Amino acid sequence: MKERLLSIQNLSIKTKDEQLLLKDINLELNQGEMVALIGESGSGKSITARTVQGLLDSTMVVTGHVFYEDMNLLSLDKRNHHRLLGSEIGSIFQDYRGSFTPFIKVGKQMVEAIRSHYSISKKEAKELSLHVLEEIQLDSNRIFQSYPFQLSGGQVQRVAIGLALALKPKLLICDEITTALDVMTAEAVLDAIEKVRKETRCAVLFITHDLVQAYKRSDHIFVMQKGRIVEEGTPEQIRCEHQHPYTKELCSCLLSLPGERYLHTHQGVRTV
Ligand SMILES: Nc1ncnc2c1ncn2[C@@H]1O[C@H](COP(=O)(O)OP(=O)(O)OP(=O)(O)O)[C@@H](O)[C@H]1O
Repeated sequence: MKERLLSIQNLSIKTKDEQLLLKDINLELNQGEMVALIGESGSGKSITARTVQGLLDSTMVVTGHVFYEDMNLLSLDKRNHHRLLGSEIGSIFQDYRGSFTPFIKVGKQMVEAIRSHYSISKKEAKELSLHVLEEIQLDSNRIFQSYPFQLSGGQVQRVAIGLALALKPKLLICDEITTALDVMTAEAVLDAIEKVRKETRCAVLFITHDLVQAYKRSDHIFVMQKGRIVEEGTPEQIRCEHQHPYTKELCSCLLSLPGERYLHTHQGVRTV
């Protein structure tokens, strides 16, 4: 039976001067599922994620419900909400700057972060850190011993991803995590997330501009435009049976996958 982990119901958000940012968002995510949120820039993907993370600007007017397990996150105070971050709700952002203190070695910071969530020894935390660094194809020993300023931007981002995975969250929010990575590295990172998802049955909310990745990797896709969800469905439904003009436009940019031919017909789009 599917176990619901996250349920966003009729979520609407306005700024204090009444600008509508989100309107009636409904989205569900079960344990072990990967759900993609795609849509144009400014459509409200990150705001939706930030609501779940408790990172919204406090002046925003929020209505609706956001249940994580049986907790309504919108009625939690900030302190209790932030306590969920890390080992319950993990986050990987596109902007990884500020994830690490520049003049403390990466390994020390990883070990401390892991031990702030789990009561394990330093040796165990180090082994876990090296393991996740290897999973995302970093030279684990070297990276562990390095200071963040000695690493490239992409390496620091991957360490941040490794750390989020090491905390084994039940829900992992990935916001545009591959934008700054080269194609091979992006694939390796997404493979590592996939592996953790299979091992731990964590749910993943995968925010991306990359329709191909959403199509390949997710169980369900939500399409956002101008603060609303305009369409949702399985990757196949979104690709081949879409109804909304915006989804149609998005899909028209989708190149055929290897071994497929991509046809526009009077009934919509078909792969052959
Ligand atoms: N702190 C804020 N105060 C007011 N408006 C905001 C704030 N943060 C975001 N917005 C607005 O909310 C809307 C949705 O922004 P959001 O960051 O969720 O978009 P997005 O879909 O994630 O875009 P992108 O793909 O470019 O990251 C935008 O119009 C944005 O300008």
